[in-house]
Amino acid sequence: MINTKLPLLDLHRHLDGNVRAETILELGQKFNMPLPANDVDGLRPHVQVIDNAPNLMAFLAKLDWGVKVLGDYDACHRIAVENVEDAIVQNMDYTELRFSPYYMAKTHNLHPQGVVEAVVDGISSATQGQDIKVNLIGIMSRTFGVEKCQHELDALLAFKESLVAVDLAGDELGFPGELFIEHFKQVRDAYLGATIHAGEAEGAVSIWQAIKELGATRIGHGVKAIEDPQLMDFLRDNRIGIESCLTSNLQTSTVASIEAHPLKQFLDHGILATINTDDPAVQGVELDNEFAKAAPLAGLSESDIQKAQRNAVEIAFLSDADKQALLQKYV
Ligand SMILES: O=c1[nH]cnc2c1ncn2[C@@H]1O[C@H](CO)[C@@H](O)[C@H]1O
Ligand SMILES: [Zn+2]
Repeated sequence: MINTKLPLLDLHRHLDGNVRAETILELGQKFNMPLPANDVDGLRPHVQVIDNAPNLMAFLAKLDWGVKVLGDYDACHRIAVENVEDAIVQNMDYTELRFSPYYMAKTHNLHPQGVVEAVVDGISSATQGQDIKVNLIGIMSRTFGVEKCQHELDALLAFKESLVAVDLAGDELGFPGELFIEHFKQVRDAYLGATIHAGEAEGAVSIWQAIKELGATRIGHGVKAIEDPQLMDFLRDNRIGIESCLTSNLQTSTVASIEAHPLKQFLDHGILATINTDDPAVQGVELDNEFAKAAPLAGLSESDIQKAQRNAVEIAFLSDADKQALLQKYV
């Protein structure tokens, strides 16, 4: 269960993996796009994981309709606003929403920079006067290759003041981290944080590479760290954060069952591991489910869950003053 005496954070949450089925339907109609179904129930199996996917790429295909219907910048603005609404419903104190502007721009030939602007604007208007803090992480979608990622990064860096970090997501096996060393040099030169999807489809070697060559201080998923005892020590000793996403890892067949997930071992080892969603609408589960159902199934006790909540504050891309302010809300 969520410990309500501690702040609630979701540090790994894809804004463009959290487009409501109702919104996909409405936007599809607005932009005259032929959708696979004309009602929410019919659409759901096309935009939500019903049976676990055989692998990461099959899972990721379920995100496609959510971005295909983004016919203009207003649509991008709308899904940003709805993401904040969803986070508020979950009673989050703080969340980091991540998004890939090129992935969102691609179908309708929008300008990725215009997409970033619309998302930044949507977040800032939706958080106005609300008891939630939201920061943005820019994603380079590695699936589209090195050059597209450079263009995507250019669009993100044009709004670097509105971001806290840059991430690398998508096809980890097809586009290994070695291809993105130059990109992350630019990320560091812009004084942005780096969190990278690694050790999800690929093994522990990909986590080492993300830390040593790309400068990641946090790792998305990082499931495969469990296979490398030296890496486990390194993550602990260097305070590298792990953004665990329990249900997502089951749905991508990264783990055979929630019970087999290594999160409990990460926490026991002293690694700064945390509980997060990933792509809530696509997964059909929200943050409350991850705490109330998935975490206990993964073997976490109430005190493990508390530890995960504290770790989230610790590894958040926030200043020390902002972290203190979050904790002070509960004193
Ligand atoms: O679990 C995941 N692993 C790797 N990449 C992901 C995951 N979820 C979403 N994306 C990727 O993030 C971008 C959209 O934000 C897309 O590239 C999507 O494929
Ligand atoms: Zn992710």
